[in-house]
Amino acid sequence: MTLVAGVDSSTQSCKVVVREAETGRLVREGRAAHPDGTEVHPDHWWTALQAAIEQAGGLDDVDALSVAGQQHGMVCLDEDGNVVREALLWNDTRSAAAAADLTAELGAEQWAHRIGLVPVASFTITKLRWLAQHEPANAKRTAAVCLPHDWLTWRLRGTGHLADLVTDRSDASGTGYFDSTANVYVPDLLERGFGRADVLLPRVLGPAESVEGPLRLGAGAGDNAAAILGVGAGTEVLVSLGTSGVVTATSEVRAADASGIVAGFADATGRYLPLACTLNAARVLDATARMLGVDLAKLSDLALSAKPGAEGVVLVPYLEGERTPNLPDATGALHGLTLTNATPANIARAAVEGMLCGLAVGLDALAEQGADVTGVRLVGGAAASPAVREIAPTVFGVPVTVPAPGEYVADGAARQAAWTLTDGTTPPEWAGSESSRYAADAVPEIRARYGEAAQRYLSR
Ligand SMILES: Nc1ncnc2c1ncn2[C@@H]1O[C@H](COP(=O)(O)OP(=O)(O)O)[C@@H](O)[C@H]1O
Ligand SMILES: O=C(CO)[C@@H](O)[C@H](O)COP(=O)(O)O
Repeated sequence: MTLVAGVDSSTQSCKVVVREAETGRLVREGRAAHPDGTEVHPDHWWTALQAAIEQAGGLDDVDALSVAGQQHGMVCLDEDGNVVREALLWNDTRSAAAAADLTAELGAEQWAHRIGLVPVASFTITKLRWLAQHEPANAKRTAAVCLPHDWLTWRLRGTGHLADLVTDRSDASGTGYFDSTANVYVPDLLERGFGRADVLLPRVLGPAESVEGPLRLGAGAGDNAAAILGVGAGTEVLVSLGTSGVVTATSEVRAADASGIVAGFADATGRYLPLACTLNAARVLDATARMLGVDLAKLSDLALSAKPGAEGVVLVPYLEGERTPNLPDATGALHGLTLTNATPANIARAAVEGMLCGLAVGLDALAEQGADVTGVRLVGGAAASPAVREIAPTVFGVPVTVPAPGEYVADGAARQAAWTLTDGTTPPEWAGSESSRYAADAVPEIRARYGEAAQRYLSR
């Protein structure tokens, strides 16, 4: 029996799955937590990876491994391979002014046309501009720039040579200096962002390419590209409710949305991954549960005990600022409270509805880009919530399918690792998991009231 491993080094934790290469059967798994915060030393990811591997029974009998990870995080290395400073993560908004400047310099149309992205604080290029402006000594020491999944693959490889850094097209496409139609870095954009283009960037491997280390290492992927591979969604729309809220689907064409709502990323198979992302998803529910003094199961019960629309209570959930819409300094707000509707049940329901309404905007934008939004698949930590599953169709207006609980990002990485062991042009076919289907009539008033409340914020 040949075994492969997949890693999901995500915002909140590291998960490892070990699967049978031919069938995809789950053999064992492990996980470990990451520290909180939007600026994290990569050593913490390494420690968590080691703990998760150990919990998953080690890698001695594993033939190939791929790492998927949170996208966009800026990892700077000096010429000896030392980390220059803590990595700035995708949800760190300090580079918002740099993003606005970069967008103004070229114009949103030009950015969308050239690389499919309009800069927001999440993207690596804006973090590099911030570093050059605010920490020039660190910028000067930087000899190589890579992403979280690249760095972990490099550490696993263990040579310590910067020239051995590798990445994949899906994660490179989220940097802001990679053209996923020509599959090349764009030095003039890197220079525009960082003030210099003489930093080493990871070599971009093809979807089934690998490098040798203590075991065969696949190219890896951004977590969203890996999730699509893991869940086997094909062109069906995927909604992921982790730390980030994501709406995405595989496409044959790269998106070029000058409004910036849909980012024109690449996928992990040679195609494209139009994607809308919010900064506020599962942790909106975590925060609401804390505020109400209940656990997540009780929060779900409370939400389901309230009527659709929460009797007029609306949560605009910009608790971490927001990326879609681009409001990095925003905060959250509860609207519509009265003496009669101010109940824990309505607040719980407003939290679920508000989080989902933020993503419904992304669904509309993806439909405008040509995606077939006749149903969605729901994954990520908050997809475990019964309230989320049942309320989602009322907000999205389409049926929702929830695959059995699992680590789909790590599974996608494992499937890529299995692919590196074949000479196939497509990843190996693995049996899909059982799914539950949730259907309900759309309740348009939920989105209408949310739209009014969000608009009140925007017009302030
Ligand atoms: N039953 C549940 N109801 C609501 N949220 C949940 C539930 N189980 C887990 N979560 C949330 O999911 C999040 C973790 O999801 P995950 O997809 O692993 O995130 P990430 O990939 O960003 O690290 C946490 O915020 C956690 O509280
Ligand atoms: O920034 C994006 C996508 O553009 C996020 O989706 C990150 O990739 C983090 O993912 P999670 O840790 O929330 O899964």
